[in-house]
Amino acid sequence: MPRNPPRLRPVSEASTAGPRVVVGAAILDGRAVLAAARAYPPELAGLWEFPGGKLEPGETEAEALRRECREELGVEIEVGERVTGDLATGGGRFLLRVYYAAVARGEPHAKEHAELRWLLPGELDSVPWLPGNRPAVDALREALDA
Ligand SMILES: Nc1nc2c([nH]c(=O)n2[C@H]2C[C@H](O)[C@@H](COP(=O)(O)OP(=O)(O)OP(=O)(O)O)O2)c(=O)[nH]1
Repeated sequence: MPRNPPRLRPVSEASTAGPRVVVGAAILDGRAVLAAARAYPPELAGLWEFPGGKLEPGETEAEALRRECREELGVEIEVGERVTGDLATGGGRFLLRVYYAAVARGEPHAKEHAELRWLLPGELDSVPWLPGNRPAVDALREALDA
């Protein structure tokens, strides 16, 4: 052991951590997908997304999705396959991972969103999605139209 081991310097989170993983649930009921309008922050309010949020430390992606859907919608969900690969969003701050899901118990209510809507494949473009969601929305439409 050196007598004066180099001290580990605190480094700011921004310089070490890569983009944070955000998970989104594309909840299907038949061919309809549940879309949710954000209520906050002001710059995202009125834009539509998949229910979900940031992964917490130690949580799996499925656990995060189940927790977020409990908090945001008041439902228990089952999580399926990924809809698309990683999507960069939030100006590179986030990696969005969207999973197919289904309600296992309960009825979705907008506990934190401004509004919820079930959209059929042909209605997916009827709402303004968060810009980073575009590839996932396109992939969903293709899969549901097939
Ligand atoms: N939940 C969700 N967030 C998305 C989607 N698309 C997208 O670009 N985002 C962005 C918006 C936010 O900047 C970020 C996720 O933040 P969030 O506010 O939903 O996360 P959270 O529930 O953990 O929120 P908080 O506790 O940090 O407030 O990812 C999406 O489809 N669903």
